[in-house]
Parts: sequence; C-alpha cells; structure tokens
Amino acid sequence: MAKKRQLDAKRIVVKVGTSTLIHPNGKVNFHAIDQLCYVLTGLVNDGKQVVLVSSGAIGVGMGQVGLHERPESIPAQQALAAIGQSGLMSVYQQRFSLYGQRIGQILLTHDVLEYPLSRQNALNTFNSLLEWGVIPIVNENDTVAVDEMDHHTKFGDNDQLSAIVSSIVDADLLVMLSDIDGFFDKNPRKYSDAKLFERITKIDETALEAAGGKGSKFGTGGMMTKLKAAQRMLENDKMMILANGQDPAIIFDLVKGEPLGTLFVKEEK
Ligand SMILES: Nc1ncnc2c1ncn2[C@@H]1O[C@H](COP(=O)(O)OP(=O)(O)O)[C@@H](O)[C@H]1O
Ligand SMILES: N[C@@H](CCC(=O)OP(=O)(O)O)C(=O)O
Repeated sequence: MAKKRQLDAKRIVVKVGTSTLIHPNGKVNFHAIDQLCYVLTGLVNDGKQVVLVSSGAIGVGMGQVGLHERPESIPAQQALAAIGQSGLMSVYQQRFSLYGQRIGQILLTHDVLEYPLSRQNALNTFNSLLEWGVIPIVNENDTVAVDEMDHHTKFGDNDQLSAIVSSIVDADLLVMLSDIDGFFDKNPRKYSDAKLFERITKIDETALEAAGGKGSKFGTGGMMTKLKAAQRMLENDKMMILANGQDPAIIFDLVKGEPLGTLFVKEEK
C-alpha cells in the first residue's frame, strides 16, 4: 500500500544537504550534482512535478572566499550564503541545461506558512513553474532569516523548510537525502550496533530520544530537524523518506517504492 503511494506520488519535494553537495575538503561535488540533475530531470520527463530544496550556499561561499572553517558569526554565514547562492545556482543552471531542464530560484523563510497572503503568493509561483515543467530550486532566504529574533524562523534549517514547502505545494512525498542511510535507534556514528528503522509511523518519545532529543543518552547530530520535518509530513498524512544522498540516483529506486532508507508514513487503517 505504501509502495503504491510512493509510485503514485505526483508532486515530489527532494531536499539535499550540504554534505551531499560539497566534499569534506570544501570543493563542490560535481558528480553528485550531475547525478541529482540527471535524476530529477528523469522524474520530470516521467510526468512528475519536482521541487528541489537545496542547501549549499554557505558551503559554496566558503569555497569562493577560501575559508576552511564555517564561521560562528551568523552575519558572516549570511554573507557567505549571499556569495555562495549565486555560485550554487550557476552550477545547477549549467548542469540542468545539459539535460534540457529549466529551473527557477525561490528563496523563502520559515514563516511563509503563517501569512496566508505570502503562502498564496508562494503557491501561485510554484504552481506556474510546476505546470511549465520547471524545477523550482528553493533555499532559505538567509539574509532575512535569523536565529531567535522576533521572526519565528530558525537560521539554517532546510530540513523543516522542505516540509513547509511540501505543505505549501501539497506534495505527496518528501525525499530527504542526508549523509546517513536513514534513521537509526541511536546514532550509528557513535554506536556500531545501531539499527535502521525501515518504517516510522509516528514521532513519539522513543523516536525523539533516538534522534538526540531531550533526555537522550545518545545526543548529537542533525536528526532532530529531520524528525520535525517528518512530523509535519505525517500531520498532513504525507510521506517522507530519509535516505543516503551519496549517490543521488537512489531517488529513482525510492520513488519506485524500493525499501531503502527510512519511510515515515502514517499507519494504514
Ligand atoms: N538516530 C540517528 N540516526 C541517524 N543519524 C543520527 C541519529 N542521531 C544522530 N544522527 C546524526 O545525524 C547526522 C545527519 O544529520 P546532518 O549532519 O544534519 O545531515 P545533513 O547535512 O544531511 O542535513 C548523521 O550523520 C548522524 O551523525
Ligand atoms: N541555507 C544554508 C544552510 C541550510 C541548511 O539547513 O543546511 P544543511 O544542514 O546542510 O541542509 C545554505 O544554503 O548553506
């Protein structure tokens, strides 16, 4: 049943993190970006409507100014994002054009959902692009999104942004690519006996603890924002798959319903 829902998914949001797009040495991972552009174009050519939520602006910006460490200062990160975003888009432009695929850039903040007019305006833009067969490429508008200000936004969280985008466009499926094979019962980078969850039907205390949440024995990592994204998807009765983005061609298998990564889906009645 869930497999059929994956196969039938018409609107798909794909989120890629910096770890998929940038090598640990700070260089752009052209192979991964090429694969990503090839696969997403393949999906569009197969009749799907695809939105890409892509991080990487700060990473590309660091490469452009020759920084090896991400600065702690938020304004410095914002400046790097401003530098890197255009570089990132120019790589996408170049690589997607190899496959004849058109793209558009959308920069959003997390609070777009809270303002009906902003939400509607965003939806209108997405709808036009998707109807024209264009892939919208979304990133957070890092210039205006700042941590813990009177905005309800949190800087640098494209995981939740991808769930917000999924909700705006009413996507059936969110494919979240990360640097890990899925969601485990504890952090596999610390515990070699960690076990992969193949399916999660609700985000409960056990899941939050495994992700390094409050009171966790296992701590660390960016799993919490991924679980929050999954929670949003489940609340809207939509699916999310968390899988390893090392080889973005995995997306072909994921949309076919192959049992890879962790599938977040509401329990079937
Ligand atoms: N229960 C868990 N299952 C899987 N990964 C976990 C878990 N708890 C913590 N992590 C950590 O979360 C990391 C993935 O999050 P993050 O580094 O933010 O990835 P990305 O750059 O793809 O957004 C993993 O590499 C791992 O170190
Ligand atoms: N918007 C910023 C980072 C956002 C973010 O969530 O990064 P990541 O954890 O790599 O998905 C950028 O493009 O660099």
